[in-house]
Amino acid sequence: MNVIEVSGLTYRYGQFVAVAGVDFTVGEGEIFALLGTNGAGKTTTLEVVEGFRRPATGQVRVFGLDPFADRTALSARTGVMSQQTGLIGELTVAETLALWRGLTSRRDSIPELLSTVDLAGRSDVAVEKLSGGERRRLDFALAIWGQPPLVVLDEPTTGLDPESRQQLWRIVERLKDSGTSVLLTTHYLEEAQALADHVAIMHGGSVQLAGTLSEVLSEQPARITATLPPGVVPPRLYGDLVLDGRALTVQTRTLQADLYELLRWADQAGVALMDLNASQASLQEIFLAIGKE
Ligand SMILES: Nc1ncnc2c1ncn2[C@@H]1O[C@H](COP(=O)(O)OP(=O)(O)OP(=O)(O)O)[C@@H](O)[C@H]1O
Repeated sequence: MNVIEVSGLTYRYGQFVAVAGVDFTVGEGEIFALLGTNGAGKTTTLEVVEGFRRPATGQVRVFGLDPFADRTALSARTGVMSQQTGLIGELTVAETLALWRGLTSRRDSIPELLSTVDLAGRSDVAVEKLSGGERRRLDFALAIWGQPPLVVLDEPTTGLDPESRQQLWRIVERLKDSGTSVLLTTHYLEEAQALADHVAIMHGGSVQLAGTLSEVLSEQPARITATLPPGVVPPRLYGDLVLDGRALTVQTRTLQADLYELLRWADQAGVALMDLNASQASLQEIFLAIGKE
């Protein structure tokens, strides 16, 4: 069953079309990453899904409900982490969570959650005295409070150090393993590549490319690189083979077959291929190609 269904979503700020006909679905227990250039319309899309904005046209359903009309009903089942923190500076971390406990129908243990987000030692510290990364982790704790079946995270790892980012990824993966669906935006493409089952890349208000991670990655050719011994010329087997001095590069959509041919030739010719590397295109290359269009 799909937890989120978005079809033909359009959103305007006055005359400006920020989201122009976006379609996507997020299944149960799936991590879906919405990626895109600055101003692509990701936050606006998330805010429509969260029920804070009413679409100009199109249909959005979350657990089969209209998020704008049924926001109260959905808030019990949806944890949200926005880009801007809505925390009260004077309250301590523990008081913030206690306040939250009174506002939501979901149940959780404050000490356990603080330990999950690595804030156990900071529970008596006022929010205004937390570092930026600690505040983000507190925001994240509120979003996952009581383990809702859907969590929506807008750039959750911006401002976190690499260790905290990886820790947050592990928590997101654990949530997924227990059946929670996660819709997130991120500017860290390696994060999407590590976490997401499905990705959609937005640009100028539209989704330019979407699919499973492997479908999206297969949009760009894979690459084989190696350094050849001096004076060795490879066979002209490949359409996209480039030899720059001793540096060999092959762009290919048939990575396995081309790699096999190259290795077979090297073996038969007794050629040692140095620095041999074969890899799929990265999300970053695909992202940059879309941004240039
Ligand atoms: N309140 C607003 N009023 C007018 N225009 C807005 C408003 N909020 C956003 N926009 C515009 O709508 C477009 C989409 O903004 P949005 O914040 O959804 O993009 P984004 O993909 O989340 O960007 P970023 O990656 O920079 O956070 C941008 O051009 C932005 O300037």
